[in-house]
Amino acid sequence: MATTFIILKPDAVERGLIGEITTRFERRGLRFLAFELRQLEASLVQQHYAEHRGKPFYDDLVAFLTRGPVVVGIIEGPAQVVEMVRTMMGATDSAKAAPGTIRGDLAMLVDENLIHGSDSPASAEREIGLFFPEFRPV
Ligand SMILES: Nc1ncnc2c1ncn2[C@@H]1O[C@H](COP(=O)(O)OP(=O)(O)OP(=O)(O)O)[C@@H](O)[C@H]1O
Repeated sequence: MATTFIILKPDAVERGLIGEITTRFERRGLRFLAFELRQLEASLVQQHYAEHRGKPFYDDLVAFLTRGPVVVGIIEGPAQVVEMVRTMMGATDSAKAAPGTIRGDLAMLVDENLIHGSDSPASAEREIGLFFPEFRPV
């Protein structure tokens, strides 16, 4: 078994899509090991998105992620769980995301794209450590 990390971004919470999105993962057979509604500090979001510092959308991205509560979660699944969750999310630019994916069915913008999911096992480990420093696999 392996784990990955997700954020349901403020647009998902504002639009009442927490249930819709989490149900998709649970129906697929994936399991939440952690799940928490949280107001993020800008400093934590900046650390999380450090790779994008300096890009034109960076400040807007940090403002967006802190404009209201998000859900942070840890998902457990088979060895490929990181890739499974990314596939279920769809393309970053929701307008290009395939139907059947979360973004392809529920969003249409690149910035308000509902969900973050770790892009590799190494990112998942880093992000779980950042958002859930106390977490130990059960
Ligand atoms: N060109 C852009 N304009 C506005 N926002 C963007 C743009 N590119 C990326 N973003 C925002 O930055 C986030 C991180 O970009 P990244 O390339 O890591 O995409 P991602 O891995 O699909 O998304 P995330 O990291 O949120 O899971 C995107 O989810 C999106 O919200």
